[in-house]
Amino acid sequence: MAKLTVGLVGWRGMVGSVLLQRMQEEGDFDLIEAVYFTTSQAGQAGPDGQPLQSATDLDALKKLDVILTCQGGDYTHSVYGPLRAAGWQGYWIDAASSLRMADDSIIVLDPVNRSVIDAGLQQGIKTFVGGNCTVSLMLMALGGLYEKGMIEWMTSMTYQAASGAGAQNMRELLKQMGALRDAVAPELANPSSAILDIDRKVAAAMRSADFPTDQFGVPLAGSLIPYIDKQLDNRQSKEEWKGHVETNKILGLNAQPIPIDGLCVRIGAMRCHSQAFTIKLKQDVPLDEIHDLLAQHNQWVKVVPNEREASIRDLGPTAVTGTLSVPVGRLRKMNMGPEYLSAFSVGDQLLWGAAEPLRRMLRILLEN
Ligand SMILES: NC(=O)C1=CN([C@@H]2O[C@H](COP(=O)(O)OP(=O)(O)OC[C@H]3O[C@@H](n4cnc5c(N)ncnc54)[C@H](OP(=O)(O)O)[C@@H]3O)[C@@H](O)[C@H]2O)C=CC1
Ligand SMILES: N[C@@H](CC(=O)OP(=O)(O)O)C(=O)O
Repeated sequence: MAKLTVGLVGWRGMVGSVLLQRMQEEGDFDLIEAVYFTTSQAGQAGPDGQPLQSATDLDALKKLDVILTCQGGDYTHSVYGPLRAAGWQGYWIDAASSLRMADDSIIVLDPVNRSVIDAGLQQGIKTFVGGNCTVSLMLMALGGLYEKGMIEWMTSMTYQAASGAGAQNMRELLKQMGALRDAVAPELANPSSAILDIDRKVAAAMRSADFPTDQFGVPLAGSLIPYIDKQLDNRQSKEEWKGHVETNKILGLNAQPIPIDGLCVRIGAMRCHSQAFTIKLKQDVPLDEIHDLLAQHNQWVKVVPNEREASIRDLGPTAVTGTLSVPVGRLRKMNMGPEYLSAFSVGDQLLWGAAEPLRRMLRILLEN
């Protein structure tokens, strides 16, 4: 059988690079005819030595069976509509949020919603979009409870890494960290220097006009940013809005949605998002049963015992970064009553949060 021709757009960006790395690790390139596109370097040699094609050349795009894009929402806005209007009927797989809530798209996270994906393929759906990173990582962690219909409502309070804002933001976080260290280098070298002097100098550095804040707009190192993405009319941030709408769409629960809400906060982690959950269960379920349901849901979730040593060692960005593991822990019944469960989870937002669901969707197409 002829291999599917897959156009790769956005492959040299941060999400695209992680995607390519995972495709190489999993041998995906052996199964496809890859064609590399660019919005800025047409004609230059691509990773396969062939000239890069223009990602806005509709005639070139129309020849493809699949377009896999990590280029971003502006690209999707400018190309997707004209391409479909020109009669292209191929599969569009996208990391950007633009098409997530479209009626004729499916948000892909196959360990959680493979049945929704399969039903969509049967119905002729051709547009598959990766979910928001916090949503995908939450569902990878808590899939076992959602699958059994045990959740009445949930809040998610997030601790999101700099990578979610882009590569330049990761660099700026490190520059900010360096600037803080430089501001007190002599005092740090002197063990008897006064901590309140150090603190005063650090605060002054963070508030100074020279502090590097071009990307974030405000200091993140030594601080946090309690707002992610745009402001909506109801004063939710768009990132917070996605938690409810995307989760329910992924699970196919739009007729009877599960209420989900919370606050999304940027912290000074590099590429792992963490989240603290308050989960209202429909009934009192014993903790050991909850452990089993969570652990058995997929091969990447790992239940961490709710003990101090295990939590600080296994349930933080340092342990998880660069891996597909999604640990979930701090599981306990809360003071509000036996139906109220607390949980905490961490995941790499460039892997399960962005690239991996797209790569796996391509694999599903190849299996069909
Ligand atoms: N960052 C994230 O956490 C997530 C991002 N997404 C989506 O993915 C999109 C892309 O995000 P991200 O990968 O962070 O974006 P990047 O800014 O890293 O890359 C986007 C594009 O910028 C161009 N580019 C220009 N200069 C460079 C350079 N020096 N190095 C690499 N690429 C360069 C490339 O396009 P070209 O080769 O055509 O010039 C590249 O594909 C986002 O807009 C979003 O829609 C989705 C989930 C999570
Ligand atoms: N907004 C996310 C990253 C992201 O790209 O999300 P989305 O794919 O929903 O636009 C963050 O800042 O951490």
